Amino acid sequence: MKIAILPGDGIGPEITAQAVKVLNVLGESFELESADVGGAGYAAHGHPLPQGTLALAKAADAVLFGAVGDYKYDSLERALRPEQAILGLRKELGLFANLRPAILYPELAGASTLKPEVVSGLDILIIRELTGDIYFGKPRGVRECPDGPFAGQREGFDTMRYAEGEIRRIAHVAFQAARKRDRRVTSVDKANVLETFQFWRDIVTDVHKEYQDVELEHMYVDNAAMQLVRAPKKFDVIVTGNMFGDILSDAAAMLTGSIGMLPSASLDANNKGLYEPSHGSAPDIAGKGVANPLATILSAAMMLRFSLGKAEQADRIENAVKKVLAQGLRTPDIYEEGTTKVGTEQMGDAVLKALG
Ligand SMILES: NC(=O)C1=CN([C@@H]2O[C@H](COP(=O)(O)OP(=O)(O)OC[C@H]3O[C@@H](n4cnc5c(N)ncnc54)[C@H](O)[C@@H]3O)[C@@H](O)[C@H]2O)C=CC1
Ligand SMILES: CC(C)CC(=O)C(=O)O
Ligand SMILES: [Mg+2]
Repeated sequence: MKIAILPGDGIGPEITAQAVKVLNVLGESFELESADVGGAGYAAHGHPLPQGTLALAKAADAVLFGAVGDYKYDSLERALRPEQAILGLRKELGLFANLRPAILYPELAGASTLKPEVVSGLDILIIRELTGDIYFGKPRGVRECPDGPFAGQREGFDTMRYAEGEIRRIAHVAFQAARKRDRRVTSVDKANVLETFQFWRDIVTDVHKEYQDVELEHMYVDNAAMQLVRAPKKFDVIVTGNMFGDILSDAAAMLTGSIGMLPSASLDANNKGLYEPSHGSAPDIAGKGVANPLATILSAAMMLRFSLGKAEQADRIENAVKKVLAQGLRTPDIYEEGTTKVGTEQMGDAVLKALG
């Protein structure tokens, strides 16, 4: 089985290296092949998603992705900016379903910024639609404002849109995921203001007719943001659009102690997938050896489970992560007094040792 390794920028190479170490000692005959992506792709090949990288990702059985983005590329034209690499991969590979499980490991209850009683036992699944919405809608750009008090000035604009089929397929993913959990889905939208999301609500309600054993509630996104910090354990599965899911999953990350703990799977219709931490390239800590590699290591576990049919190996990795947390090892983002502060590599090594 072939795994494409795309480390990317900033902390991407540091954290991906730890996950690769883990994959290499599982005793499986995986073929790992790396390629440049993001700013690294632009620097080496003049494009954030070089042809060779895209071809490798398409040919592989699964992709393990680090992160892309570097402020030094922020003034490039948009098509050449590092972030286009991950957006392009999602679109080109048809990865419409982004699963972001937010689980609080008991040892990290004190690392969360929320009170332990609010977050302990947290286990929610955010399902974010990943290839539609305002992130991909056209037209977009900067033009002359046609009317109103600012007519004649420049205006920026994007297009929010969802096709019926796009909503239906992500709703099916959510209801089916809920059947393996607590059978509750919260569909998050902004139907009170946006046509796109009234349509979203109508279609999700219609798909729900096929899943009468699953409870469905609808919630506006502003309320959902509030409920996520007020009473996060009330959620089971949250399904939402691309932009709302992007924002809400970063908020949910803090319930787990750190965004460095939040893995993700981005799946196509056949469970082929790209696996990446939910965070970005963290330029503020890149190269310092302090980034938390656990979200990436846990993403590799999701890859083994969802795309490579190796659920036992996924369990092994997840148990090893639990063990190192129980041993008191913490990267700075999850550090509390009384625990042992370690760097990125030490954390990777500890997981390796704990694999059993
Ligand atoms: N999928 C991707 O490749 C993504 C890329 N980005 C890009 O990443 C760059 C930085 O974006 P930001 O908004 O700063 O978001 P970010 O997620 O990279 O960082 C936000 C904060 O979280 C911290 N952080 C992130 N990951 C961490 C880890 N593993 N361990 C410890 N601390 C961690 C960072 O140090 C920073 O303080 C930008 O260029 C952005 O476009 C952002 C999100 C996702
Ligand atoms: C470059 C962004 C679209 C990536 C992001 O923020 C995410 O996927 O969470
Ligand atoms: Mg994000």
